[in-house]
Amino acid sequence: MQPEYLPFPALLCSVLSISRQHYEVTLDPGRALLSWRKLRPRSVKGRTRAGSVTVPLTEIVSVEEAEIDGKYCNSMKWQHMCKPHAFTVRYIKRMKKHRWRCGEVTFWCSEEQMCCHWLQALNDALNQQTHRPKHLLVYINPYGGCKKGKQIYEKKVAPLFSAAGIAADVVVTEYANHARDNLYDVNLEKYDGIVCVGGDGMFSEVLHGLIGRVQKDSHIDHNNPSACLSRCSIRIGIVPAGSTDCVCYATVGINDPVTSALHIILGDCQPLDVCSIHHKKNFLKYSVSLLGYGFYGDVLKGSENNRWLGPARYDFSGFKTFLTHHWYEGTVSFQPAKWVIGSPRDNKPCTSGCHVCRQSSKQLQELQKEQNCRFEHSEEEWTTIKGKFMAINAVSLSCACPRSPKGLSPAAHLADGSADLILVRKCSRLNFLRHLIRHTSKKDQFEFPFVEVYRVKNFQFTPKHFEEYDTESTDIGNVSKKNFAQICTDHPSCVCSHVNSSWNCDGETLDQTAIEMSDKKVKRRLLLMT
Ligand SMILES: Nc1ncnc2c1ncn2[C@@H]1O[C@H](COP(=O)(O)OP(=O)(O)OP(=O)(O)O)[C@@H](O)[C@H]1O
Ligand SMILES: CCCCCCCCCCCCC/C=C/[C@@H](O)[C@H](CO)NC(=O)CCCCC
Ligand SMILES: [Ca+2]
Repeated sequence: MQPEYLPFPALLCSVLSISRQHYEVTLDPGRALLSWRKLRPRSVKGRTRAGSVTVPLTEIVSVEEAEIDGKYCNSMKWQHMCKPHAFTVRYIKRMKKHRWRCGEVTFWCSEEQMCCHWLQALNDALNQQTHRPKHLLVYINPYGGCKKGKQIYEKKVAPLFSAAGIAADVVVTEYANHARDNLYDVNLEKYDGIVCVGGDGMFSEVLHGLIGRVQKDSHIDHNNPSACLSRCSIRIGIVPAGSTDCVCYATVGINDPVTSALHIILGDCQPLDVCSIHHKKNFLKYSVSLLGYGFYGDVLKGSENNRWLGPARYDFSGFKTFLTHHWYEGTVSFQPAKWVIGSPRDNKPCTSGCHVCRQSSKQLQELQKEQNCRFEHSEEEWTTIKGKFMAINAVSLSCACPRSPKGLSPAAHLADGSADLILVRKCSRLNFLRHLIRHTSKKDQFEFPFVEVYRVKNFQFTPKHFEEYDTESTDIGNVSKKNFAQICTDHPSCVCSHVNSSWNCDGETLDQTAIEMSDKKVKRRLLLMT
């Protein structure tokens, strides 16, 4: 029976078989849908229409001619035909809690010509998905998380990439910063995207390599805090294989390698805020998730020498840090992000295609055009807060992760050009514990008198000790800042409880404590938040 079709883009409708059952299969290019529904035998009257499956063409992973094995042919009584014809479609199956799986269905055709027609029509539809990557550069960190990066990639991701016709050049890193350094030499034009198989630290490495390379190529000095960084067009994909994986979790909604691989195959994309951190005009680091001083800085510091514990190192260190209950004195000053239309407590989490991000970015661009790059050091009001803090956290995204499904700042936006600054002032152990536990429940973790949160464009922090002994302003010469911190610790007579914490920047410790952070650019990435 000839397929019934109308002038191209043809609506294609045929009766095909799926494991011995007849189905009416329809390809509707106009609505960009592929659907199939079981045909009930005539005799069964009045039954409700059998379940039918509908897949958007944008969610078809691959289409290929099906291999036909001998035994199947015999069992299918195809003898009266020269050769059966079938094609297999792989597509996205959405499961619970943002998890995706790759569904697969094989359609059997009665004639070869019909099979070729379907293959042609479906491949034409796939070829129109022009934003899908074809050639990827993959960095695998065999060392992060549970040290299963390689197995995760080989068993769960590579088969999907090859099914989708994606060529991947794989680099298994041999030392820390191998991926970052490699990105300065590699020929980026060859690739549609870079994939990092690892945790947040691995993503941070690739991010630094890519941004550093692009600024070097465009002769921009990232030491200049107000430099407008040039945009990176290439996208970064994450296959989660780390301990926190908060960048992946906060964008995709889950830290599952197959889900992330499928998002990468579809070419989904999510812009992302990146903050730069400087110390007196010297560039230190970029940050996309958490820049934390105090509690999270100490948790990270305490976890570094327990890497053999894998992800549990953070829980062990978190418990120890909680018991020590240190607080730190210093001065925080910041400029509010005036262009944003959201606020950290509006309970409007960032979602795919987020309206708040889009609107805020538009208003940010208008503001920047108005003030044409004076924007960076516009002297509009700085708010200054001196005090004793348990934690100072600046987050560019929610920092949702398996430990805290809603994150440090649940309503932080991925691409609104701002960061949420959370100040947790000195409080009792019990109150601090209540605040922490709120991160794992639905209750509002900001609902405490000792917690303040602001949506900022930038901020600065100076620990108490550096205010008094700042080498520039005193005649003590070149004694390094660290020594004064040391002097303080060595002399028990000193009143401050503990000198300084360290900054946790996306899971790596910064060696400076007095810093300036500013929200820089919106970067493109290969992953979509669901
Ligand atoms: N081959 C390697 N050997 C040693 N260290 C490496 C290697 N490759 C990468 N690294 C470093 O390991 C650090 C940790 O990796 P990663 O962040 O992926 O895992 P993690 O810290 O367990 O996860 P998370 O950051 O999500 O908590 C990164 O800072 C990275 O620079
Ligand atoms: C008694 C119950 C208390 C429950 C407390 C739950 C609070 C969890 C908040 C989790 C915040 C994660 C912020 C993510 C930061 C990442 O860039 C960084 C690198 O991956 N991870 C850590 O620093 C690891 C940080 C780990 C902190 C525990
Ligand atoms: Ca942000």
